[in-house]
Amino acid sequence: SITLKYGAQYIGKRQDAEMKKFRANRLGQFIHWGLYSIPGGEWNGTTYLGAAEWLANFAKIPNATWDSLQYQFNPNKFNAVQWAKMAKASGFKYVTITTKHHEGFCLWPSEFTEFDIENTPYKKDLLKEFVDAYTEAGIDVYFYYSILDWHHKDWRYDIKNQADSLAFSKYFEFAKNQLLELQQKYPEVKGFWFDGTWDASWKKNGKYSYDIQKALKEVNPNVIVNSRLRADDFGSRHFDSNGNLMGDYQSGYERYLPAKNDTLITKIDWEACMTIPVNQWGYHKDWSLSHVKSANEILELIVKTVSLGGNFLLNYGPKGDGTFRNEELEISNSIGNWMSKYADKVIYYGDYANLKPQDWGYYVKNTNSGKFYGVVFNLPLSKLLKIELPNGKKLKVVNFETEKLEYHHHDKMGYFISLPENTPNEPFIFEILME
Ligand SMILES: Cc1ccc([C@@H]2N[C@@H](C)[C@@H](O)[C@H]2O)cc1
Repeated sequence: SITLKYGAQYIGKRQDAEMKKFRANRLGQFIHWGLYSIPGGEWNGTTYLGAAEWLANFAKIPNATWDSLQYQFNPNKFNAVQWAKMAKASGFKYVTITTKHHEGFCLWPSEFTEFDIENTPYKKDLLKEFVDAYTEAGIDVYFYYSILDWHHKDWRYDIKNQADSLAFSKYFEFAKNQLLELQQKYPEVKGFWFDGTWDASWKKNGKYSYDIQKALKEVNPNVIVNSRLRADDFGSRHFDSNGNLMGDYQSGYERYLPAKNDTLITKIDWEACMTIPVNQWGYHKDWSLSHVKSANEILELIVKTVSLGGNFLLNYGPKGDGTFRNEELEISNSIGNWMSKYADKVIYYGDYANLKPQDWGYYVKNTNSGKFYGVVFNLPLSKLLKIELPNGKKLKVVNFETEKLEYHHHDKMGYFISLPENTPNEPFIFEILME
């Protein structure tokens, strides 16, 4: 391996209580909320198809025009306790909220900028209301923070000369001050989800990303930081030039998942983040413009992620007034119903079972109970669920609800479990006992 000054700060999976809690949580709510939530993807009568939180970029809106949205931000229908109640009922164990997205607008009263909630008609510390309500509901809080900042005068996309270097060092100080301010004002925060770290300026400054992780850990030794923050001495991101994961979990899976048979990913902590439409993080007025995932599609993505030992962050884009759109309310309700029946067995403490993947669905090992489960999404017309066990393992019992399922063995092909007479018309689970 090569000597790095700004590579991985440790090797292997963390086993402290905070990281174990993050891992056991498995299911989180992502919230994208900012000035972009006001126009909702439409500007001067034109609707833009791209992601609504990027509208300023797509519509080529000058900063001065875009930033004046600050004087319209007044979410008078925002009710943090209601948001937290809905999140809890949906089965979310943690939440990650955009404290500052690429637009640079801050949802908290920051000492380091005027472009924040204090200078809006809303005035109040919105982030504190949010943190208090979710913490009260028993949901762990994480902060999304964009390094890329379209508003800040010292932001640079690349470092071409000494002037760029000086300006960007000032931007780094600003970002570091804001992050330490967030930790100090909201000490309940469990970790930080960094984004906007793909530009040359950041990749050329591995020291900056290394220092931010170090500074946050000095304040809270078990703070959890995603790999997306980090670039090493040579600009390598997520994994350093020796192939070691930087940060505390891999956060490269955005709107897509690893393959079902990817065993490499099962060896590290990782989290996928996912939109309900194809590609809208902030509120967009018109979701008819793309496919919108159904509850069952989302449940399958969640279970597939857990079956590969990962966390899943499902995104919501509240409107400028602080309310959620109907599609999100309906998804929340459907997912919450399913989670109330099955999450304790196959989501929370769920992990990779190390069993040969099958077409009917996914295996999950519950690291709390030690039990193994199958989660069925694709009912086989054969009415048989195939299970192949590693050499030396034999199938003992298959429990489905209160009954034991029949099965027969084929010495080469493994086991064939007969489906129960009346299978639920929703994704369902069965427990596998082996010897
Ligand atoms: C090309 C691209 C840039 C930024 C993003 C941001 N990452 C997501 C988590 C959202 O915040 C999106 O705006 C997505 C794609």
